[in-house]
Amino acid sequence: MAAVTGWYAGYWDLYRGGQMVNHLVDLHKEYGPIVRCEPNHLHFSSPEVYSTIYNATGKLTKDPNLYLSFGANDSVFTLVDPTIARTRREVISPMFSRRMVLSLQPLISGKFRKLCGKFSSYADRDEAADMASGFRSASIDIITQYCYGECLDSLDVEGFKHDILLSIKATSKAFWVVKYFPMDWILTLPANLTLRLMPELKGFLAVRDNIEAQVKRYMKNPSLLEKSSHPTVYQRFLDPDVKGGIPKASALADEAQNLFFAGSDTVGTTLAFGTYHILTTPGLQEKLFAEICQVWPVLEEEPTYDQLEKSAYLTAIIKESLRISHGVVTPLTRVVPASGMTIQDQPIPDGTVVSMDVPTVHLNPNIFPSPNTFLPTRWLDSNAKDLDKYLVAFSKGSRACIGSNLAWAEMYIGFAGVFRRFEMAVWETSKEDMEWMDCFTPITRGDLKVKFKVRGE
Ligand code: HEM
Repeated sequence: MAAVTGWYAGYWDLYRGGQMVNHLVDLHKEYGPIVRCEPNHLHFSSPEVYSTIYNATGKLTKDPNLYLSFGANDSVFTLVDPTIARTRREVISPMFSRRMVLSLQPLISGKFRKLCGKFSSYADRDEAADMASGFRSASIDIITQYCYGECLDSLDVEGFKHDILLSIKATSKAFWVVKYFPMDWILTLPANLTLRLMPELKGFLAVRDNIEAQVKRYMKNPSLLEKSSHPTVYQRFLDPDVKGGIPKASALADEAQNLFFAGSDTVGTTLAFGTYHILTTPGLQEKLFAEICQVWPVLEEEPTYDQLEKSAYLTAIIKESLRISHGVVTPLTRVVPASGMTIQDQPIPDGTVVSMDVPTVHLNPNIFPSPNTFLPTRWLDSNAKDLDKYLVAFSKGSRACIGSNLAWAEMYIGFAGVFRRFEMAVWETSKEDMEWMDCFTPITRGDLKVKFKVRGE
């Protein structure tokens, strides 16, 4: 059936709520390591294939059917043409180098300290906080301050419920709708009709309006950008000597929109899944606290990011959190080039769409035994080095995540800050609440609620 019509996958995604990626597991069990999941789309399940599809040669291009559905086609993330994408990527990638991220430590630590201050007040009131929204607020405040020089200050909003964060969540939940009815097409409808058909897009339209107004302001008056203490994304793109020429206003808005989404949800989700597993696996919280105290013995003397990186156990916790939360769960579709290619000894004709999804690799029991168990020590075993190539949360190759250095820094500083300061317990959150749906990133069915007790020295 899947070979005949794309609506087979549509049924699992639209009607069953982002479940095609999970259904693929059953299809592979029945039909083997190569499955035709849509008429022109082959999905692979052998982890060795991952680096054939996602690699530095950039021969396979991003699939327009997926990437043009986000309604922001002119950005590093969505550009399908590899040459144009590379030029655009080169403009902003220096902003996300390790050196740049090291210099960002005060900004990152400051936002996570502020988040911990908010958690302290929850502790005082003996109330549970929505932990994932708290982490997302810290991440979006970091990305907006750093990339645009204008912090969203979402940490100041009661309950971590900033309108824009709520919009991002609502829009993500509409992901499978925009996958089948691309956003560009939806946006050609009159706004009131769009909102009547899909009220969850209200927030998205508000985010977009907000960003377009910001871009207009900066393009009209670039001197406004000089206020920032570091070069922002806009400064890099509006530099008269920028490679590839200054992008159009709509392209700047597309870049901003995608960085908003890419830079907040992903980090917040990984920290939240990790926290849930640490708190629900006996002994892990105390072990992590003891390990963090080794590099951070005196509470008032926060360690630097590179000191935190020396904690092998904290590193293992982060890797395991990335493994169990996957980063992005949708199969990232790529198009086979004109020359065709061979994958798993099978000749694949040009124009065929091919993909793998991250959970297929991260939950492979031959690579990660007991794959559904949160087991940070697997990253400390003698063969752990061999596992690194199977940690693909940031994808691989020329279109891998541009923000991974920033994400690692946020995860070290975020986990260390929270687990050093608080003893925590999951509150009224079931295993079912933590089940995820494919919304490009994994969005849980319920919220992760946590209660806090402030630790003494
Ligand atoms: C734990 C955190 C993160 C995870 C797991 C993650 C994961 C990923 C993955 C899997 C991709 C490839 C997507 C694809 O091929 O379609 C990607 C691309 C991208 N990410 Fe991230 N990401 C994270 C954080 C960030 C941050 C903080 C930023 C902000 C700067 C960012 C910006 C981007 C951009 C711009 C791309 C597009 C790159 C391209 O297509 O050339 N990500 N990310």
